[in-house]
Amino acid sequence: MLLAELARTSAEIAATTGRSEKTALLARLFSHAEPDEAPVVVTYLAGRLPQRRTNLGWRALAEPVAPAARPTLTVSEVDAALTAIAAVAGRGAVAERRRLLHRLLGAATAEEQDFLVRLIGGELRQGALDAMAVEGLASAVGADPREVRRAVMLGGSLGEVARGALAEGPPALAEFRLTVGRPVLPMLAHTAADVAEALDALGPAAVEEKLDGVRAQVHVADGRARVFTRTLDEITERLPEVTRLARGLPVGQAVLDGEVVALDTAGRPLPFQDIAGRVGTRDDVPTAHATLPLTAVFFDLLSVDGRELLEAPAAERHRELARIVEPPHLIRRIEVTDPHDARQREAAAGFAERMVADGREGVVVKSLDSVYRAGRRGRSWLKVKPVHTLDLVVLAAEWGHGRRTGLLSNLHLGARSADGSFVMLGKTFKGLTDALLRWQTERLSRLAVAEEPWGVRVRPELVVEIAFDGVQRSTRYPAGVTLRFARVLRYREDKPAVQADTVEAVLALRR
Ligand SMILES: Nc1ncnc2c1ncn2[C@@H]1O[C@H](COP(=O)(O)OP(=O)(O)OP(=O)(O)O)[C@@H](O)[C@H]1O
Repeated sequence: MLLAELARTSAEIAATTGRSEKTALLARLFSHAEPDEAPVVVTYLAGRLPQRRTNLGWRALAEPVAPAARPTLTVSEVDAALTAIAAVAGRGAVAERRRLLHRLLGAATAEEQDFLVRLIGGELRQGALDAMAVEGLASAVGADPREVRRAVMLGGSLGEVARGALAEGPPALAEFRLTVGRPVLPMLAHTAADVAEALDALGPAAVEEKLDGVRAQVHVADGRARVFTRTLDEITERLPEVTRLARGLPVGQAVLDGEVVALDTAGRPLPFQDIAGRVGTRDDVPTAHATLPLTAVFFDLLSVDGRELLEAPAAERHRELARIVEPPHLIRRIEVTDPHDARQREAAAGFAERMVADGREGVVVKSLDSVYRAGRRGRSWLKVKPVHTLDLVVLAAEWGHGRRTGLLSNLHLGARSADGSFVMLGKTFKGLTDALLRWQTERLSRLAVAEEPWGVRVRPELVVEIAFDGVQRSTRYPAGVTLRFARVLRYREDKPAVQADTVEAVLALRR
């Protein structure tokens, strides 16, 4: 497929408001794509790059290059060029990347250049496109959208599902099953104010300790174990203790869901900061305890010895899990079989309090009869935490003063809005350790898209977890609110910007 067709369709989608028109445009695009191009087409449509990072700075992107007169570039050629650029390293890398970029841009028409610069610069992100892309693909191959959705959930990516469906038609969709060794997106949770509210919403439920570690999906088969993060990155090599534990489980094959944590000798979880460096998926977040032993605590079981459990009720999945995993590797929980029973409610609230007093982040309340919704933020898991936090995206950073001269310090924080853009909510330089300041300076410099007298504007990619005391009205910021006493807790390298908290979520916290 020519890049020109993709660029044009992308612009048409952005200019159209109707959902069915957008879906029709996507269907047309898919029907023209070669199966092997589909993963790249899907990624570009969402405004992302398969290479994730090209290390091209805004300077190189801003330089004018003479355009080609006619479109000849194919999507595959662009992908190969960006792979080559991302692989450049060592001395003279900046100049070499620039040379390769200019060669690519020189082969593009003016319209394609505009698309490429915005794609590489991270300005093309379009929110909420995934659901429409699923429908567009379904219509292009003549399949039921629900079948496509199920395949994406189990196959892990729309791109791979599109490749299969375009090559072989709808029968390819049925081949996406939960397979050991192929991770699925984890189920996510909503928030409830307290345990009572969660029980009222869910009915019969389990109240589980909420550990503050790193989500891990562990696949075991034939005496081997592999570990994946919530973004499906493989981190097996980093966690020999977890793979040893998983290999020792009394099963031939299993897929387990849990949290990787560090426990002290009394079995209490250590703070997240202590383990981040061991499991950080991309750049390592600085940590003082890089050699801390880690372990996994499991809370769900997705399949065991060839039996898929995704559709089984939570209570049954837990029963099966408890058969193969023992404390301290089994999540601590209590069940509330009758949420109207005052004694049970009290026991649940008491359990949550004890867990927090004992160093847990809070609890997760889970409906006992819910299925496992891979990749969904289901209403059947509700997290209850005593401290409010938001995951926001860094939009810009200001140069520090005094001791912080030369370091990027004050962060401009944005929440996600429905159209995929980010709305600034305020700034903070609180809570940043020296190590984090150095780390963020390095990282944000690489994400810079524009230099300002006061600092840099960056590609909205880095997610940071912010604690705050409340949401208050403010005429200074576009959403009309700002955060009181915002402070940085940690960077969330495991969380992509599309999963950051939304403006609506922030507005809902306003009193
Ligand atoms: N018992 C548990 N059940 C489910 N998740 C748990 C449990 N204990 C800890 N977790 C962790 O809590 C996470 C969900 O709550 P958290 O507030 O950390 O959300 P988040 O990671 O900021 O955002 P998201 O809601 O997108 O996951 C899970 O992804 C998992 O890593």
